[in-house]
Amino acid sequence: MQSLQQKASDWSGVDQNDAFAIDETNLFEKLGLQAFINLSTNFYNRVYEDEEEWFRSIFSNSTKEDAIRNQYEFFVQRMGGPPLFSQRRGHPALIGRHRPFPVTHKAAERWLQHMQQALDSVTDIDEDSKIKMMNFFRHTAFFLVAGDELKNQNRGVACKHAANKPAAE
Ligand code: HEM
Repeated sequence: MQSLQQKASDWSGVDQNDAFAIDETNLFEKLGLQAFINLSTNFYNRVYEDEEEWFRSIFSNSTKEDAIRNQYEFFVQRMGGPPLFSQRRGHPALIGRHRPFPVTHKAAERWLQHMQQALDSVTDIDEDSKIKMMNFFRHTAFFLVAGDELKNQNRGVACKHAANKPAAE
């Protein structure tokens, strides 16, 4: 069976080595905290103003301010900075944290479209870092899609107590 990482590479078109090229340089030291805050603010401004209601509504249980902070603290931590995310929220466990949300192929593409536009419009991230970040985001987005499909498969497996129950519902 294909691993989640393999599925992520296949579906995203991003090789694992390219996805983790973010670890070759310390992007936090290179870019500084404000660049991450600007990126996440720009990204979530787009998400919360998305004309596509189906996508916007995925985020409706969080305030924009919380979502921005959660995201940039994770990015800072993952890209060489202090462990801001784990200090406040615990282990990232991204698949588990996305469990309540429909992380479909379509949702991943929309998420990535907003992130690409956010990266295109921030001025304090150099081109090389943008490419590295986008490869990591793309691979991770489809890693989450693979995790989401696993969740849906598990839901389909009836537990033994359901065996004698009528199918109609
Ligand atoms: C693939 C499409 C994606 C969808 C639909 C999605 C959806 C969401 C939603 C609805 C939240 C809750 C907002 C909040 O309260 O923080 C969230 C949180 C988060 N997402 Fe995603 N996400 C996606 C991709 C990603 C990717 C690619 C990453 C990392 C590269 C990521 C990292 C995070 C993090 C760190 C949080 C905060 C979790 C927490 O603090 O509990 N997400 N996401």
